[in-house]
This record gives sequence, C-alpha cells and structure tokens, in this order.
Amino acid sequence: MSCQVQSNLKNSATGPVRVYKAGESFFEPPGNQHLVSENASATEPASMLAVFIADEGAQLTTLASTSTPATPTKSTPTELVDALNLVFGKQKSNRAVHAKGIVLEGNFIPSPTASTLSKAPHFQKAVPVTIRFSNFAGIPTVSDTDGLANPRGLALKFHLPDGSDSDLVTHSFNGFPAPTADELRQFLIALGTSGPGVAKPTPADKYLAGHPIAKSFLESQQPPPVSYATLTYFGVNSFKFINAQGEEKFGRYRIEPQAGYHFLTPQQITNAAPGYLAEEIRQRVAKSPIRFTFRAQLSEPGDKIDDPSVAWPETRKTIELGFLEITNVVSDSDTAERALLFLPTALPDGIEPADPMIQARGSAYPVSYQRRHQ
Ligand code: HEM
Repeated sequence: MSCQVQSNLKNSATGPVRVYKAGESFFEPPGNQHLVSENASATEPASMLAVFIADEGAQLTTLASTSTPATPTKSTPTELVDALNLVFGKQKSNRAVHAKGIVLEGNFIPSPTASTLSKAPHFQKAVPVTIRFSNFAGIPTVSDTDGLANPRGLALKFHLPDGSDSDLVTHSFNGFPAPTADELRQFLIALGTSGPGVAKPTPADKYLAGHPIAKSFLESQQPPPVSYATLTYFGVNSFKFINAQGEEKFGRYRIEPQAGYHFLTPQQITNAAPGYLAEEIRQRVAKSPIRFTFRAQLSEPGDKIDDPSVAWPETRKTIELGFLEITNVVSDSDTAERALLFLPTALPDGIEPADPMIQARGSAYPVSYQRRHQ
C-alpha cells in the first residue's frame, strides 16, 4: 500500500511537514504501538486550502457561540485541526478525531432537581436526543480493542422545544491531557513529529517528561469496555449553570451507566472483533432501552474552573440532572454521523461556557466538519 499521510502545517507556520507511510508508527505510548491508518488521505492542493480558509471564516461566524467570553486561546481553529491531522492523518470524509462511531436516538428526562441548577429548557421538560458513541482516534478503521480507541466518546444533541439544539460532547476519562487548547496543540505536535527514525529523545519523549498529566493520560486508560453502555462519560470542561432565580453555580457533567462498569477480560480482548462495540450496542438496545444517569459535579472555592486536566475531588457534591434513555440505533448510522456536527458551544439560556477550551472546541469542530465534507 502506498498511501501517504502528510501533515498539513503549511498554513500554520509551525514546523516541518512530516511524511508518514501507511503502516508506520506515529507514536508509541508505553505498552502500545499504533499504526497510521491506510485510509488517511493526502494533503490538499494549495488552491483548495485557500478556498477552505475563506469558507472557514464564514462558518465560524455562523456556528460559534455568541455567549462565550473572549478566549485567550492563541492557536487558530485551523492550527488545532492541523495538529490532530498531524497525528492521525488528514481525513476527507471522517472526523479529525473520534472518527469511528455509531448514532442512536432516545430521550433526556430531567429530574426535579435539574431546574434548581439551570433554567435550560431540557432541565424543565423531557426532550428527544441524538447520541453518537465513538472511539478516540481520528482513524475510522481503528480496532475497538486498540489502545488508541480510548477514551470513548459520547456526544449528545438535545432537541429543544423551540426547534434549536443544545450539544454536549463528553469522553470516558475524568480529565484531559492538557490544561488549554494551546497546550493540547503542543502535545499533538510532539506526538506527530515523533515517528520512526526520529532521534531519541523524540519530541514526544521530551514533552511527556515535562508534562506528567499528559503522560498519565496516556498511561491510565481503561481496558476495552464490554459496551459503550458500561462506561462513565465526563464533560471535563466546566460550565456556569444559571437558574430561574439568577443563582449561578459552576459544574462539570458526568453521565453514569445504569448497566454498571464492565470491561473485557484479557481473553475476551483476544477474541473480540474489531467492530464489536457497534454490534454489541445494536443488540443491547434492541432488547431494551439503555439508560444513563446525568449528574453535575459542583465546584467549591479553589477548584480550577478553566483547567480540564485537573479533576475535582470526588468529595465534591453532585446534583442529579435526570436520565438519558437510548431507544434505538438510527436507520443509516454512517449517513447520520457524516451529517452531524456536535458543537460544545451550542448552549441554551441557563448554561454558559466557563472554560476557554469550550470556545476553542466550538471553533475547531466546524473546521473538521468542513474537511470531511470536501
Ligand atoms: C482544545 C481541545 C479540543 C479540540 C481542539 C478538539 C477537537 C475536536 C475535533 C476537531 C473534533 C471533530 C469534530 C467533527 O468533525 O465533527 C472533535 C470531536 C470530538 N471531541 Fe474534541 N476537541 C477538544 C477537546 C475535547 C474534550 C475536552 C473532549 C471530551 C470531554 C472531547 C471529545 C470529543 C468527542 C467525543 C468528539 C466526537 C464528537 C462526535 O461524535 O461528533 N474533545 N474534537
């Protein structure tokens, strides 16, 4: 196979362009060795890139949240997605990260306590929800048992009574490898420039030596789950919740499986099919609805609101927000996931971003969306 993956850093002015061949390892977290996807596509022609950038500006004006405070993030949305592409390869029809997934539907049913936290419409009244579970890597063919499939993603679109949507994008790890979007980009560049043949210590070795939180993120991932329905998902970034009385609280979402936490045994991992998670969730939801309990973990004075790499202590109070009931897989999941764009900045009155990373995400996701719709 002669497929080449070339980083697209030429418009970000941040370092050398590096070329990988299919099958080359692009980084080696302890205990894992991962391969560049053969599906990854080559670099865009320069003319196309120019058109893309012009479109991207327009897109961001339309799609980014208006309620976010000015963000100190220095990296542009393009640079952030370029850094993801540097690690996983450029995608023309798949997400830059969390490329492999499955789309389902259901309902969110709020608890009576939800309205004490926020006046958001879905905290007052049940609403339909579109759900996408995913594996972490920006590699659509990643095996469900590969280390790069962790953490798993759970993205939700709450369809609100006024016809608008509110989105929430979470993953199955209580933390993040970097405190800010700019730091994430540095981490990704270090990983993406540390392939075979690069002298030791590689940029990734050096980065991880100086960033214990990123190192621990790579080293403390769970084994493959029995199901997407047997994991807890964390919002990681903090939001400000405002109730009808104008009271404000800072919180982080966590979405807990009513099926409990279950992971594959080493023997089951050996026997698991590369796409077992989609098959498992299809069979599970066909038998009965899948439920998750929604909670917000509330901050206390001194907790870092704008640093998702630091989990708040488990002793923090949580408030029950309701439950998610997943009822079915959509009829054509591949078509649905291509059309879907989950925006962490799509928020109703009563919920506001409290971490600048949310705005950075809200601006970067549409760039990936555009790249997968060329
Ligand atoms: C600055 C930080 C981040 C950047 C630049 C970033 C970037 C991206 C991009 C470009 C996509 C693909 C969007 C698309 O094509 O639709 C994506 C998807 C995703 N991200 Fe992030 N992300 C960041 C932080 C996070 C965090 C903190 C979480 C978890 C809490 C997360 C979880 C996910 C998930 C689950 C998806 C898949 C969404 C879907 O199913 O469509 N990301 N991210």
